Amino acid sequence: MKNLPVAIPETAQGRIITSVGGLYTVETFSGICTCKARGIFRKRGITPYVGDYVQLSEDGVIQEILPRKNSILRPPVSNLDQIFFVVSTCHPAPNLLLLDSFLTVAIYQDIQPAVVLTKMDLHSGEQLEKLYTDAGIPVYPVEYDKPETVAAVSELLAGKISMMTGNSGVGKSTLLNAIDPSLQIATGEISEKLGRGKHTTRQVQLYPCAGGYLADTPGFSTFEVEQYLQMDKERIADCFPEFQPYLGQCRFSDCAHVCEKGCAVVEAVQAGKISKSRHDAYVSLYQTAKQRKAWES
Ligand SMILES: Nc1nc2c(ncn2[C@@H]2O[C@H](COP(=O)(O)OP(=O)(O)OP(=O)(O)O)[C@@H](O)[C@H]2O)c(=O)[nH]1
Ligand SMILES: [Zn+2]
Repeated sequence: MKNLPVAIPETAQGRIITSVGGLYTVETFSGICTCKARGIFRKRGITPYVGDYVQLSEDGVIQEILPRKNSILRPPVSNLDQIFFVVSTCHPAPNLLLLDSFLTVAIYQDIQPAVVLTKMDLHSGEQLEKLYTDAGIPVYPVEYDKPETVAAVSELLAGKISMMTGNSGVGKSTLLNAIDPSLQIATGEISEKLGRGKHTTRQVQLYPCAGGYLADTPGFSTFEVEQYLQMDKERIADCFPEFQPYLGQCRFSDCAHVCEKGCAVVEAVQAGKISKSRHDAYVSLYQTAKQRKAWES
């Protein structure tokens, strides 16, 4: 990336778009500049994230990190608007429990999730599409012989910071190349191309794509663990959009919606109004959060 020698006004604010080895590329209204963070940040254990809005001093030092809308740990990115979970109908087969966990983490973090279905030509995606549409999660089936299905995803990127994640081989590179051919990501090699090769000092970056920015793209496994282990068990049900009509309708006001008598959510599962696999995922996340709390205290 080219660094323009720009004079930064004293009150300049900008957004970090690249981070490597303690150096940050910040996009401001007057251009792009390379910045360091104040020494005090390190002492206080504060790490600026890619995606952060920051206040710069005249000599291009990051003085302050403006409040974050959200942040994820791996990759360290903040202020994400949306996450696309790319799921292939087959090869590899979807892991719904994992997908549900990630969807929940995203909503918990106030990041709009969407499911992108690939390999629709090899296996029907109808059931998956219905499952998640019914759950209140936007679903975008991509079929390469129907360019409008690629355009539907591409249009969502404009003006937003997005992340695209999914297991190895689901077709992330293929989709990104279809959205923006100039990316020229070799299929099967997205990891290297997007800066997560074998280097020890990892570069995290926002890539311009379709009028927005795309954050570094990890596989599912890196988006995992620490995120959902931190969830407060009482707030998990709020992250299942399809539970919302039933919350507050249970017999007991402290209902955990796991297996209690008079639970409106469990009744909706039994009546086929909420999918069993989604509720199973909820129970699993709830139990994990509960065990963590018991272990901590
Ligand atoms: N039939 C079919 N094959 C697809 C589709 N999308 C991707 N593929 C193929 O699936 C393989 C993996 O696709 P990639 O785009 O490299 O997958 P990826 O998610 O980027 O994989 P990683 O880089 O390992 O994370 C490639 O051989 C693609 O050609 C699709 O919609 N239909
Ligand atoms: Zn309940």
